[in-house]
Amino acid sequence: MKDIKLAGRYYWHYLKPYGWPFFWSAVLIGISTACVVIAPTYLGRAISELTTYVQAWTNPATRAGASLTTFHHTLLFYVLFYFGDASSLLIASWLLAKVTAYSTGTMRIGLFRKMQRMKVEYFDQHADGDILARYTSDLDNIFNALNQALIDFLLAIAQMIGILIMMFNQSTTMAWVTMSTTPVALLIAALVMKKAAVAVDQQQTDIGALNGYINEQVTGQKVIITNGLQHDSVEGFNTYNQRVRKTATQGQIWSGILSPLLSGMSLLNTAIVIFAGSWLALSGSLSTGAALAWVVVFVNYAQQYYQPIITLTSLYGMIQLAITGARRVDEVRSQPDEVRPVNGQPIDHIDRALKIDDVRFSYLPGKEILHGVTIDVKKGQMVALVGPTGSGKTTVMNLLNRFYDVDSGSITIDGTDLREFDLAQLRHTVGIVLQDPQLFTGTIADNIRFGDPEAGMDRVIDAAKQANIHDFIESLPEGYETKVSDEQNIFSAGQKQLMSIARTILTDPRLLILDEATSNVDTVTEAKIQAAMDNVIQGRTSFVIAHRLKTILNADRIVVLQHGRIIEQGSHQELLAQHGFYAELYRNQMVFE
Ligand SMILES: Nc1ncnc2c1ncn2[C@@H]1O[C@H](COP(=O)(O)OP(=O)(O)OP(=O)(O)O)[C@@H](O)[C@H]1O
Repeated sequence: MKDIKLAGRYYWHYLKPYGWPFFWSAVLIGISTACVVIAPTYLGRAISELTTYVQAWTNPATRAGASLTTFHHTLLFYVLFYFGDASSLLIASWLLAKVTAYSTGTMRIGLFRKMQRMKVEYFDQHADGDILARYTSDLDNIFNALNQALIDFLLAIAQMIGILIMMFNQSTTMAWVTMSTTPVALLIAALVMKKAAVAVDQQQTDIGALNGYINEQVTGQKVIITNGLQHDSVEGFNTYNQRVRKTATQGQIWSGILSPLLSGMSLLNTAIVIFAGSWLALSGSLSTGAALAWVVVFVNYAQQYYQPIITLTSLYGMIQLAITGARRVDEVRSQPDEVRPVNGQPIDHIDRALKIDDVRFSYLPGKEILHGVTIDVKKGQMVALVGPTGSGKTTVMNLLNRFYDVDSGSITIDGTDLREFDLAQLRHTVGIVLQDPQLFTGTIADNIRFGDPEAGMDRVIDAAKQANIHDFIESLPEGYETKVSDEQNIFSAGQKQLMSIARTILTDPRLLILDEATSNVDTVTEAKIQAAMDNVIQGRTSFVIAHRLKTILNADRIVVLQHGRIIEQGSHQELLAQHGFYAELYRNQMVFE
């Protein structure tokens, strides 16, 4: 029920701008329904007229006066009503198709825009495949339901109202007889639909999990091949796939079983109407023609009466998917946006210092990761963060860029809390070279000027030169215009890393964060990256996370983190002299290098 309410609010939000097309569709659906429910009365009249004609014609005394004109007119009206039904339905369908196309278009762009405003936390806590499914299969389910089910749904409701009016108008007794099997039908529908709802919901969750698995396996394909785990990968896929197959089958069985069950109920209902109608008509004072017409009309109504119920229940699977889809999409839509200060203070440089003061932070409530970290960095200094895996190095970086905000303590630049700065300007002031560089579809030049699309070629080339990647780019047949795309993975990890350094250099950030930028590359590339990093660090305040200590020997300060606490800090020489954790780590690394 909560889901239905939520879906109602969701669809209302997106469909309410289309009030007029809806109004006209409703009018046309009303006309179409009126035509459908009135038409049987004309069929009844035609039969009555025909019977009167046959009776008059078979009697020699009245044969001369027998005429088929009224019968023909009645039949003509009957046909016109069905024409009215078809044409108004056609225009309503066209209007609703437009509403569907526009409203789902708005949903897609709304969801995409939302992604750009959301906290990084959401992406950290959800599998990529699951997020992707909300943009693909969930939105597709919503589109399909709006496209196919909306008109049928509205039509079924209108038909039901129309038929009830017509039946009660014709004969209250026969109307009740026609409706007599309804409670049983509704009970069957409710039981089956409850089962189907559970199965459909489970099916969506299982599809999300399958997508997550596929995404993980595609991204990690090389690791799988290297470890010879292809067989296990397929086994794992099979498990997820089997689950989807099982729940999809259950969902389809439960959703599909309803229509035949209700069709059976409809036949039973028709038989009851014929029996009761004939008995009532023949035991009354009606003429044979009128009695026959009455039965024919109600047999027609009995079939029409069940049609909306069958339609609504056959749409149930689709509607259920759309309700689940709306819930899942709305979950993303209602995520809190990043907190941006109103009238944030401008920032484009660092005058004096950056101070991390007694910072405590937890990703999840009750599980503190940083326990009172304090680091003071003067303008232009380079600070290196080292420490065992999971000690909190990346977490410190996440706070500097406001991917997350501190629980307590503060991070300030020249005495102003990061949370008070204009967020866009802050992000522009802080440049990050991530561990796993990401290139986007476009040319190499586009990728380098990613942070400043207006930058001219001279700035692009200058940044590439500083990043030691210019010569490589020039050696490519298409140089800076070489296409980069997901399908065309033609660059090495080191080349990607250098391009991403060039991208950072181009935006000229005042505070630089380099996250393990030298992992996974050969020694020649490592030297190039090191030189590029030295270039980019020049004149900038910088934080460097490096597992290879020889890349940070020149750091002004090395901060050693362990379990979210600073255990040592100082220059390389000072730390060696302390003979502590760092000195041990350094000695161990020197043995291997
Ligand atoms: N998004 C997250 N949600 C919950 N916990 C997280 C999240 N990211 C990191 N952690 C936890 O925070 C702790 C510190 O992680 P962090 O990535 O900062 O370590 P690190 O020192 O950078 O490690 P590494 O050298 O392996 O990159 C770890 O225990 C990790 O499990």
